[in-house]
Amino acid sequence: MLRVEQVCKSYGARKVLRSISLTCQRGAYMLRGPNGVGKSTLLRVLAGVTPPDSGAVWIDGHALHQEPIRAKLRLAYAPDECPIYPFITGSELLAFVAQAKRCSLTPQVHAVVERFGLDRHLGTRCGDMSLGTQKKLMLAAAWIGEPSVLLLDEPSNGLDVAAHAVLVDLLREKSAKAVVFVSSHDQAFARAVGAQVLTFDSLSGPAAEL
Ligand SMILES: Nc1ncnc2c1ncn2[C@@H]1O[C@H](COP(=O)(O)OP(=O)(O)OP(=O)(O)O)[C@@H](O)[C@H]1O
Repeated sequence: MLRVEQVCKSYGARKVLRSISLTCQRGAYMLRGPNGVGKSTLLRVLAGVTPPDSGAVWIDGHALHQEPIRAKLRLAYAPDECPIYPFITGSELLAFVAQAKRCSLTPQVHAVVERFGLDRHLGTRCGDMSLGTQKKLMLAAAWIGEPSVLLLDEPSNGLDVAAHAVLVDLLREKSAKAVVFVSSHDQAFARAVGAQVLTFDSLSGPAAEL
C-alpha cells in the first residue's frame, strides 16, 4: 500500500532524509525521533507536498512522480499545523476536499464528523474555530475518499481528552483496512492505537518490510 525507495532530501547542506526505504502493508505505524530529525519532512515527501531530491514513493501501486493525481487520490495528509482558509466554513472545507478528491461525503465521513462532535461547528468559519476544533476538522477530512494511506503529523497534539479517545478508536478501526502512518512523540497514544513504533534512524539504508 505504501512503498518508499531510497528517498533523499536535503535543505541546503543539511541532509535530512538519507536513503529512506520502507514498505508498509495495512496497519498502524508510529514514526518516532527527536525534534528536528526529519519526521515532518518525510511525511511531506510521502504526501507529495515536498518533492524528494531522489528516490520514489508509491501509494497503492501509483508512483507519486509518475502518476501524482492517482497517487494523491489514494492518500490523505493532515499536517500538524492547520493550513485552512479562515474565511470558509467547516462544511465548505469538507465539500472542498471532497471535490478535490472527486468523491462525495459518505455516511462514514459524516459519522467521523459526528464522533468528533463537529456537527455544531460546521457552519462556523474556520478562522473563528479554536485550534483544537480546526485540528479535528482536518483529521475528519482525512476520512474523505476512503484513502488507502493516511499520513498524520502529530495528530493527537492539541486534542482534548474526549477527542483523543475518539481519534484512538478511529485509527484502530482505519488501520484494519489502510496504512495509518503517524508521526508522534506520544508513546501512550501509539500503544492505545496499537501502532508499530518505527524509529526514524531505522528507516535509513536497506528497506524495512513492515
Ligand atoms: N522548508 C525548509 N527549509 C529549510 N530547512 C527546513 C525546512 N523544513 C524543515 N527544515 C529543517 O529540516 C530539519 C527537519 O525538520 P522536520 O520539521 O522535518 O523535523 P521533525 O522531526 O518533524 O521535528 P519536530 O519533532 O520538532 O516536529 C530541521 O533541521 C528543520 O529546521
